[in-house]
Amino acid sequence: MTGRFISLEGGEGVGKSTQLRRLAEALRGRGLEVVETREPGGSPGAEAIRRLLLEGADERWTAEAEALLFAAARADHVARTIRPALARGAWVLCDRFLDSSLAYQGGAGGLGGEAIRSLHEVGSHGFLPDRTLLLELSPERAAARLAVRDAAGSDRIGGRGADYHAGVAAAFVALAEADPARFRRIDASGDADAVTARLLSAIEDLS
Ligand SMILES: Nc1ncnc2c1ncn2[C@@H]1O[C@H](COP(=O)(O)OP(=O)(O)OP(=O)(O)O)[C@@H](O)[C@H]1O
Ligand SMILES: Cc1cn([C@H]2C[C@H](O)[C@@H](COP(=O)(O)O)O2)c(=O)[nH]c1=O
Repeated sequence: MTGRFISLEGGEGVGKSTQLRRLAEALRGRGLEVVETREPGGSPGAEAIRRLLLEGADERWTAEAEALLFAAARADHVARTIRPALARGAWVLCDRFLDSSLAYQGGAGGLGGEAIRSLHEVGSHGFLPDRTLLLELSPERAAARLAVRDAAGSDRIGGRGADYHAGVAAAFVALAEADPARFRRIDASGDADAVTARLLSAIEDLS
């Protein structure tokens, strides 16, 4: 039996990590083996690449080098963590996946979707989630949440300007509209219980 692969996507501070933990707990309560993972990262090699990507000055990498590093990290993560877990029947919940590269590097970063999908084809043979949950929250509400969490500052990519992050949000919406079979758009406002209930209902058909 193969498991299910679910990605959580969205801009900074919309609640992905919080909801991933809650979703995992709910699914474990149903007797499923659940693997919680994230990108960039999720395998020892990909976690090392995460540090290269998220630490240092914004201009540390060219746009092209940045996209290649994300694709390399993803290739290792898919081969060493995600595929083996799915093969033994686990459900894999991933905090960000390919759609983040499409929205950040392809959309806001200007490289375009075709280039990002080509890198994903080479690195991960085009592997895609069974379901992608796009958490949507107004920039004002996300900023209010981040002001509490990131008082000490944000990472190399999170710290980019409002125009860049508006471009990311617009690209996510376009991706979801282009692939309604895989995506579900989730209202991420309100208390955490309410958001978890929306997420559970958006994966009900996968059980
Ligand atoms: N429903 C909610 N209501 C209020 N605060 C929330 C809610 N969900 C999460 N938070 C808080 O908002 C902050 C951001 O949440 P979280 O870290 O889960 O977001 P994220 O989407 O994973 O962010 P990033 O992409 O920047 O890592 C955290 O401090 C978290 O505790
Ligand atoms: C996978 C992926 C991530 N990013 C960006 C998005 C965030 O700014 C950081 C990751 O930080 P988080 O707190 O773990 O969400 O990296 C990206 O630009 N492209 C990607 O493919």
